[in-house]
Amino acid sequence: MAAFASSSFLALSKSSPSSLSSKLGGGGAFSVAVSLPRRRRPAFVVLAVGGKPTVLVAEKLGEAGIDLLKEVANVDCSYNLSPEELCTKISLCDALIVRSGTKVTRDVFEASSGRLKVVGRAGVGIDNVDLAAATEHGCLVVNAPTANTVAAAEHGIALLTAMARNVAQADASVKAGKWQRSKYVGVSLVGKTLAVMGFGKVGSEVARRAKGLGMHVIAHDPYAPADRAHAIGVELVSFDEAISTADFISLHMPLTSATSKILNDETFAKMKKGVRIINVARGGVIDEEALVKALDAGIVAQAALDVFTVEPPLKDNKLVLHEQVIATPHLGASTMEAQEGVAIEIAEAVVGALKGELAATAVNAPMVPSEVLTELKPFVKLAEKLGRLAVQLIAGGSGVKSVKVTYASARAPDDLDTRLLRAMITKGLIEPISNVFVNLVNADFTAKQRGLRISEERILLDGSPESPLESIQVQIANVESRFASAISDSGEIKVEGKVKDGIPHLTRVGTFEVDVSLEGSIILCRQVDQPGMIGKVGSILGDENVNVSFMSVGRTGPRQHAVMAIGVDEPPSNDTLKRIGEVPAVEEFVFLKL
Ligand SMILES: NC(=O)c1ccc[n+]([C@@H]2O[C@H](COP(=O)([O-])OP(=O)(O)OC[C@H]3O[C@@H](n4cnc5c(N)ncnc54)[C@H](O)[C@@H]3O)[C@@H](O)[C@H]2O)c1
Ligand SMILES: O=C(O)[C@H](O)COP(=O)(O)O
Repeated sequence: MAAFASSSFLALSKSSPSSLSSKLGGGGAFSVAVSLPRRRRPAFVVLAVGGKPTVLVAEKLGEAGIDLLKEVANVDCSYNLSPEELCTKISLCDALIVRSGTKVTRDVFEASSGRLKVVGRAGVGIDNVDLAAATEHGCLVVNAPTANTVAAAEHGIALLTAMARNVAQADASVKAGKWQRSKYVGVSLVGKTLAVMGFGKVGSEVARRAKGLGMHVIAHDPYAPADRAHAIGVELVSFDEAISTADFISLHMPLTSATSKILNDETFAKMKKGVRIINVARGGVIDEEALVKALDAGIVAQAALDVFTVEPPLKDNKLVLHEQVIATPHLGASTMEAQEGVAIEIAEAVVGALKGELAATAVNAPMVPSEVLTELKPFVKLAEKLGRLAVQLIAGGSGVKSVKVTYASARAPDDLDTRLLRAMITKGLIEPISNVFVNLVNADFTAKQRGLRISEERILLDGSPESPLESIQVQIANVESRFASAISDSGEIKVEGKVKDGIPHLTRVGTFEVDVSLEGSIILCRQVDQPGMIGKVGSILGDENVNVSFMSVGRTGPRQHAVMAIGVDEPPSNDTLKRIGEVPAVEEFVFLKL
């Protein structure tokens, strides 16, 4: 009599303490088992099942972007939501689009209960989005990094020139009926040194324009290539050299833990007396109290600020009220042209993500170029299915901690990006035994959180590297199997697959070579090799009208042990599986859902 490892695999995990649901060390989250076929979710991101997805646009977005969104989604434009209102609405939304004025906090992701799949930031800075929480919830974050670059650079130059010539103060004075020509004598820009702090998209455009004004431009950016700076006649220098030699300092770095309050008491003390500061980056890169002190002490002669630590700033904000400060309400990206461009850029990114495409502007997921994706597509399927098979082969015992994936390929290692494949194996390993939705965004995080270590190895094959991969092998160490024949000579559960004519196939189980296409579900059956076995099992399945899609037998030798792999289109009933187990030559079998 065969060891009966039935189709109740998924249901089993619901009640048994030694069940698979407790195997990945994830505790509570894993205890929710699924006994019915799960709704298959796309590998990358999203489309709402059964109808259009809903996109919440929480801040003003250009019409062109709204029109693009409306082609594929229900669009809810609700501005000025309180944090509570946002949390209430979000549970009904598949995507959210914001600018810098909305804080997308962990509470928002939690309130979405897994429905929110894309956050689109209509602009560059993503410091208002809790990226860690987004990643943990498998939510893709995309931004629109290019469309407002010129607008921000032009605003930086506008502030620079307006500050140097007291335009704002003089305007207010004239409007107040005064005519104070000697009070508003300015400073010239030509020949002065401008330090651009952050030589990225905006910083380099500011530098280019400042050169046109006759300024000597230096820049500090630890990550910018020197040749890009040289190409526009800018010298990259150290932080201290930049701030101590500049007449004007213009800030263009992102707000991160490393740049937070990067201008502070200590750094102001190193500056040239009478320096002028421009900030169109983020308020948080300046310690605002320290700037007030530096202005009062005359170290900083003037400041021009578009951004503030708290926006809008409080009415009694000393910087805003300071006579030597000019301020704008975060207008850097606010030109008609930039807003139109940003709206289109973010709408396209969100629509693409909702269709399950990998976004070129993803902030919290690895970029996989579309040509690589097309090539890897069948292997992505194979990877997920091998993960699903491998985890279903585990019997009770200690938790899964260690999975080894081996890729055999004629491609040089640098030419084979396995992040996507690893993510899909992780998805296959975790989803069948939990209620966690795993995608490219959260796969590594989810594996880590569950103490699941996935190591990767490559075997370099001779021959033509036309196909990216020859085979993928998944091995799970230190576990027992409910199908003993799945254990390799070295003691791990081992499954291996290939892609044949674009279709994933299972080609090895343990030490047995098989060949069954990975579609529908699979019965693995070990028996004593003898005539008539295929017919017997086939006719039991036929009795229940279960269609066999594929069948193959691998054996140790004639009349010895054989493993039969049977692909079935419909899941057989428990009775049918029981009848297969009762065939005298059958030693063990499992039914595996793909
Ligand atoms: N005021 C606005 O409306 C407005 C509009 C657009 C952009 N921004 C802000 O401007 C900033 C720059 O935007 P971008 O599009 O040029 O981004 P970017 O990513 O192209 O450039 C940022 C640059 O900062 C550099 N950097 C990172 N850490 C640094 C550090 N410690 N010191 C110096 N440089 C560092 C990076 O290497 C990068 O080159 C961002 O903060 C963005 O949010 C504001
Ligand atoms: O980071 C950005 O893109 C700018 O700060 C613009 O922000 P906004 O979209 O709120 O104008």
